[in-house]
Amino acid sequence: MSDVLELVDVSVVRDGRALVDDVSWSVKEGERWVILGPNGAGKTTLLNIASSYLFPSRGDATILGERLGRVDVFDLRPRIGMAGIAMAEKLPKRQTVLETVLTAAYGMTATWNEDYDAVDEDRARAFLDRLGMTEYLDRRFGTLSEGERKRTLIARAMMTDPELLLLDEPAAGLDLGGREDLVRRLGRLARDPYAPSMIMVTHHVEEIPPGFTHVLMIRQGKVLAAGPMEMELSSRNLSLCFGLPLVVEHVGERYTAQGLPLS
Ligand SMILES: Nc1ncnc2c1ncn2[C@@H]1O[C@H](COP(=O)(O)OP(=O)(O)OP(=O)(O)O)[C@@H](O)[C@H]1O
Repeated sequence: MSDVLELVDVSVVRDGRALVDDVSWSVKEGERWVILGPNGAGKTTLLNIASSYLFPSRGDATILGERLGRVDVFDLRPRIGMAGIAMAEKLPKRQTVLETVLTAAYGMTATWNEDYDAVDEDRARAFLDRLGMTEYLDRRFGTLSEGERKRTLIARAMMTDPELLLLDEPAAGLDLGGREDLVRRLGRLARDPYAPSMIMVTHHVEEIPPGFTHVLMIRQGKVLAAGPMEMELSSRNLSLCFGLPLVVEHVGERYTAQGLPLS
């Protein structure tokens, strides 16, 4: 299996502080990783490196076989799908849901007065359908609820047929039903052998979709644990990661965590 992402001794330093500190991590083809860690741990910074939008201050980052600094990122970026708040902010609010997804195929955020290929439109409709958005095709992106917006962004990220899919807190801000709906859909995607390799950032073990295979835990920019989910997602590691005693339970295909009561 080839490496989709390989970080070797990577640090990101800003104002003399290491936001990501000497991180070595590799993601192989077909793996589905979750990045877990408290606020400010460096999760989004890692994802920004993986999406080729941020270059390390030190160390080497290789994405889809291409070393950052030696590759034209404009060739690399279409091979990576990114769904997160940063992307949502770039998209025009007046654009319809279908246009929002369709423009991804043309490397654009805004619509253009051109006829889109019927093939692309069919693909956009199919991705939106898989994410339960068929009824919203003509709705303006700016009028969507948080959950609907997140599902649209995932469909958009899939549109370029990426080899690597990055999801930044896809379930943040969703109500229980919205979260469970999204987790089930991501679980189905994670189990699809034709789906891209995936990396998802989250704060909550309850948001880990079934089918995700590996976990990276990060605290204060440093890797605390990285490896297969069933080995590394332990009460001990999670307690160290979040800085208080936590108990993790594996229930069916999902995880839950809770703090021990104060004595
Ligand atoms: N450009 C920057 N200059 C200085 N500090 C920064 C910069 N970008 C991020 N940081 C800091 O780096 C740290 C890591 O940020 P990052 O967004 O990667 O954390 P995170 O784990 O994604 O956090 P959260 O869970 O709150 O989203 C934070 O303390 C943040 O304030």
